[in-house]
Amino acid sequence: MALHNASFARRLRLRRLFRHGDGRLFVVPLDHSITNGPLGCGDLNGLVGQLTGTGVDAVVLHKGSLRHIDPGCFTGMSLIVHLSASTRHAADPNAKYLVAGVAEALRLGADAVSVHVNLGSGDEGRQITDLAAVSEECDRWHMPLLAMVYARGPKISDSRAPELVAHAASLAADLGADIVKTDYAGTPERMAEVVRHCPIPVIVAGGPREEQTDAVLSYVSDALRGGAAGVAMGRNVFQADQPGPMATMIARLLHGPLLPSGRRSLDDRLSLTN
Ligand SMILES: O=C(CO)COP(=O)(O)O
Ligand SMILES: N[C@@H](CC=O)C(=O)O
Repeated sequence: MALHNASFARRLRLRRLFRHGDGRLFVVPLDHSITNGPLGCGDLNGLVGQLTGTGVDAVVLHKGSLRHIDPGCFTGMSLIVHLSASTRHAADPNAKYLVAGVAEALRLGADAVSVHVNLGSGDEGRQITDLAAVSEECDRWHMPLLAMVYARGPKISDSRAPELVAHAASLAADLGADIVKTDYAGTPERMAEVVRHCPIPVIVAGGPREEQTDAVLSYVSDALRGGAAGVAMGRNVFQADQPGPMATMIARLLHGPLLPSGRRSLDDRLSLTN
């Protein structure tokens, strides 16, 4: 991943995110608690604690959640503070707005921030403007930016259509995001088309919970075969019967098996050059 002109601090934070050195990123987003309500997994600190040591690279959380989590969970994982919100009860649930800022996230110990944009939504203009403004703040504070961009709105019939996924990815890159999270384009071939045209790493969202573990793992494998740099698996991790083992299995697909030495078998994967 070429990091033209990125400061030392931004490159350092990005290296922490891509800590396995294989150019891959496994994120567990837990920002659903504003969108949909309680995660349903009881103690949040216990959930995040289950993810440590599994190979998860970063967790996405809202600012207030951090008051209830042991900072020690983030010595081996990165913290991404989510700046956007909306709830499913809103007149327009796709109307995302900012509820936190970059300087605030920095004070909270964030290694990166994330902003959510729904392309095609009724007020996409404000969301795109918000992303651009946060991107400028990230430049000012040397903070990596994960843009969560999905095609969601009254005229969007298939959010996974490759041309829409590609559009979401290019919008994120054009506004200065370091990483984009978007929908999986449906097949590895279609995903490869999206990745081919995007200059920044593309990670895909996990989607609703799959009952069968094999279905989750084949989804991740397909996304990786399509060239995705990684995944942001929320519900399929925190709604799993055992979130820790589920995360471990997913991490194994991304980063390879954990060797007795504590390192991973980096086979033919690209190492992060910057
Ligand atoms: O990144 C995501 C939410 O911010 C995706 O979450 P899911 O994996 O639950 O779709
Ligand atoms: N950022 C996601 C999280 C929940 O699914 C969204 O709001 O859609």
